[in-house]
Amino acid sequence: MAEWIDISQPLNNQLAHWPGDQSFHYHTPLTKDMTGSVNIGRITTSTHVGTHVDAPFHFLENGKRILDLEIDRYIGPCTLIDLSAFDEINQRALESKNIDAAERLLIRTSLPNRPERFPKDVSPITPDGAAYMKSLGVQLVGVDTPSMDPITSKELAGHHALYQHDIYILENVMLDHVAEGDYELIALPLPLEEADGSLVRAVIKPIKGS
Ligand SMILES: N[C@@H](CC(=O)c1ccccc1NC=O)C(=O)O
Ligand SMILES: [Zn+2]
Ligand SMILES: [Zn+2]
Repeated sequence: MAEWIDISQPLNNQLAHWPGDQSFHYHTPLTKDMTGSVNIGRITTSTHVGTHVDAPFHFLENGKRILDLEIDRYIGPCTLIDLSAFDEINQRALESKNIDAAERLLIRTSLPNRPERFPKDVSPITPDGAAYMKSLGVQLVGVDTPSMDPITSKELAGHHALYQHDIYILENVMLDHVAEGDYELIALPLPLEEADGSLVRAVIKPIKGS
């Protein structure tokens, strides 16, 4: 029987974070010695560390928050493709894979899985790439980088184009040891009512026959 494969970045105190942003930090301020019964951990974190989803409020003042988003988008069939030969996720790169249709798309880029390293460059999603995804029926896209746009971008053309085509955003998945093909995906955000993003646990399972 197929096993679920974890494609999440482990959350530890070495995890990379956006320059200037809050890092992920876990510690145990209350120990069993202190309480007499239990250890109690505490986490401090940005919403954009590790494997996470973006809500529209991340880049739009009146955009939806995490708890407003459709939960169904984060569970279901997905297609994993390797676009590591391209430096942009554009229509031409996507067309090279001859996909007929996909509800969810996971994209491996040329960036190696190094959760403790914040990259200088990523392969951005272009507006024509987002439009082409829409024509394939894509409702969620996941990438193995911390952003859909160049790291220094303020316009966030990729994020906005995905939003205009109603495609949900998943970032920092780890895809180095998984093959191209069809999978089932689960990547549920936490029920953060006001948040612009959420850490997720992302797992995939091969679909039989693919
Ligand atoms: N848009 C990025 C995150 C991002 O831009 C960011 C995250 C934390 C701190 C600063 C950020 N961007 C610009 O200053 C993302 O794709 O999630
Ligand atoms: Zn993000
Ligand atoms: Zn983002």
